[in-house]
Amino acid sequence: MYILLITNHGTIVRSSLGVLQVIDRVGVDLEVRLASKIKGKGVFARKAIAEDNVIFEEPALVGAQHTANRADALVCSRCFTFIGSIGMQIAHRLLSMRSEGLGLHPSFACLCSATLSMDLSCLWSGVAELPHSDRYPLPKLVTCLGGCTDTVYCSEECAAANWAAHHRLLCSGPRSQPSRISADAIRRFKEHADETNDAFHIAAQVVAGTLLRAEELLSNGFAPEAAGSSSERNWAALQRAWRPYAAAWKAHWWECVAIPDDVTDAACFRSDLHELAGDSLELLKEFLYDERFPALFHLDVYGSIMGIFELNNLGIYVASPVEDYFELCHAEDGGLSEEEQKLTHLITRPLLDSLGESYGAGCEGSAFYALQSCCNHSCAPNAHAFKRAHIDTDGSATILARKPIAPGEEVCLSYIDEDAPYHDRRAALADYGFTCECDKCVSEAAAPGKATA
Ligand SMILES: C[S@@+](CC[C@H](N)C(=O)[O-])C[C@H]1O[C@@H](n2cnc3c(N)ncnc32)[C@H](O)[C@@H]1O
Repeated sequence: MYILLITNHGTIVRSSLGVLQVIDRVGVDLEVRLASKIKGKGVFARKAIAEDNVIFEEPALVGAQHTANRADALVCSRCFTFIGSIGMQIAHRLLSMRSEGLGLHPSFACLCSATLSMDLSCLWSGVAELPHSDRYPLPKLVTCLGGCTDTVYCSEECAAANWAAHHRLLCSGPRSQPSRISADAIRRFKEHADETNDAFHIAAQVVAGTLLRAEELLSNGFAPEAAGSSSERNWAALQRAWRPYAAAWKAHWWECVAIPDDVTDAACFRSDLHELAGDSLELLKEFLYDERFPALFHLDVYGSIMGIFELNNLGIYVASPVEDYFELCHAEDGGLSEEEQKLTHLITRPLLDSLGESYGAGCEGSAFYALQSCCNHSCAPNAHAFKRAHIDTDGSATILARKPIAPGEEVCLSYIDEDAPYHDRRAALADYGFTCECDKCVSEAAAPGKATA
């Protein structure tokens, strides 16, 4: 097994621990341990799990909604639950369209003049309530403790947890930063991430979170025996704070990104990514650099954090309640009587026309899940990430058994279309940087007729 160690000087070394070793027990049902020398660690069942049962559910350790998706879905910045009300969600989307210069459908303008109260600000604030929207209650919007408008929450608890985990170092709000200079520096970092690669937002959460945990350890008197001087104590605290990510390291981002088909000069492409990560890190250091922990701000470490997302991340998807709402109002078997539907359509049809085809767009983003990222791939997986309708309404990962799993069996997901022919699967997994060693691939490779299928 390889783990990431950051040396005192900020360089990365790989430590090969070639022993079978239980790394972690996850509750009573699962453990994370070495699967094989080639695959590295994996997740194993410790007791039988029946088909369709939940194997585990876990919230994201760090994560962010995609920049382009923010206009579509107003969600909690910590758990990605839709917030506010159906009216607020629709107004948010239409206001974003308006700010992008997209006109609203003419029927919406007619509706506004016919029912004076139905303008976007009334929809947003709840002064105008949409018919039957009370069937889809959403948690009230809670604002950021630092007063920024970049993050919103579904509860005081989520606001406080995000604040404590990393946001208090990344917030540009008036109540959070000691000076305008650092608030402006935060905004510059965020704009750069929005324009280039929104995974930089998540990388910043990892750096800020690690820094805060290291700081907390030091202020609680963390002092390992071997650490005599203050710089040794800082170093030990940083290593401890880095633990959640220590086993996830695979490669630098610029080395592991799959080369797009239209790129002819791979070396130049990789060097551009290296430079881009360097620019992002310089912007981050402007407001976050802490001289007690220089290794945390080394480009190799920043590149390895981005590499974690490239190879381990799971896309966040949360279905939109707005889709359900329009389904109720407009589907033939939506549940409303004919008369109710007629009256409802007077209001909802113009909204639907203005929203356009993607009226029910879900929340999309990227996240890092500590346990899910330990699950290996199999082309005959016994588990899958699955969102149960109306049950899984936030950005947590839910992993279900696709077949009965025996005690001691490894829990494997498929990263690709596992039904594709052997060579297509091989090519798809090359983008993930490995050659599959699952039983199905091993047996198909050994049967030449099949492998050429
Ligand atoms: C999301 S991580 C899974 C955890 C990983 N085994 C570890 O030790 O951190 C994905 C990586 O695990 C390895 N891996 C996963 N499934 C594999 C498979 N079927 N065959 C070979 N290697 C695999 C590859 O190195 C891949 O990049």
